[in-house]
Amino acid sequence: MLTRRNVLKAAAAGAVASAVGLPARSQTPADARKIKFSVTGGFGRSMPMDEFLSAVKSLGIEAIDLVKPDDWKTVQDHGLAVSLGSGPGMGIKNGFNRPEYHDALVADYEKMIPIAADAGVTSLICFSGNRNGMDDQTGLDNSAEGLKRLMPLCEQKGVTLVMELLNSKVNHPGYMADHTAWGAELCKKVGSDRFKLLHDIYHMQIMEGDLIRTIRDNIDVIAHFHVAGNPGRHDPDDTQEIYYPAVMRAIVETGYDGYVAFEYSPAKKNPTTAERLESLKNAIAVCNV
Ligand SMILES: O=C(O)C(=O)CO
Repeated sequence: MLTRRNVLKAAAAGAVASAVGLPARSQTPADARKIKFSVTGGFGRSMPMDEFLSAVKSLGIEAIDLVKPDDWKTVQDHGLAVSLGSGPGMGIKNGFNRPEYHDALVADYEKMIPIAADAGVTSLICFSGNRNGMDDQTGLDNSAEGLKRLMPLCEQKGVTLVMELLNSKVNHPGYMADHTAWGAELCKKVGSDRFKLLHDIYHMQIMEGDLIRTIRDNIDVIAHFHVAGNPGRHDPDDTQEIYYPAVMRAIVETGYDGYVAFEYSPAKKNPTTAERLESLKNAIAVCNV
């Protein structure tokens, strides 16, 4: 429908696209790609939300990642999906590995899962929590026990809880889900397709490397990917050590049909909006295999 809001949105998209030297529609239409790309909401923090959403859509981004419930509708009104909802839980450090948090976590997710389902948001992020002296087997058993309480509701509502694998070496000291094998074992123990892993390629490069083999071996329990360059967590370009085209090809070859979300900050200091979008355009070009 031709409303003032739509006209403004289209104009904003065109203005930003031409600012970064693109036609108003992406040069590679999203539906011609083998990968569905998403970008974290935080990537656009320097620009008004409407402008950000229109601009990334014009680059062929199909979804926004790590979006809180208050913003789900705005994202969807721009014709973008919410690839991963955030909000419930007690943060990265306090997660399912602690039985004393289970009642609060279960109550929080039980409230959010039906809201997500009604909104068409089918994945919600969750975390293991930190070790704080706990051994990995105890954390695994505890996490499985807590997560299993949520699986009947997740299965009924068609919502997947996705636990993020994070590095405990640089960014999140003490975090328990810091290796793919631990997460895969947890998926086995929980025993539901509604509990899977977020394989953050940047974090797992820091912890274990061997990215392609690990992804191939564990693709059945991976529901989501995050992309950033290492070291520095900047653009996934040729200034950093991960050869993203090969990693992306390996992901495509597995038949993976979920989202690959960019979660990085541009290397350029204080980038303008146009530079930010240029960085994202380049990141898509690197990963669009
Ligand atoms: O906080 C981080 O480091 C994350 O990757 C969250 O997605």
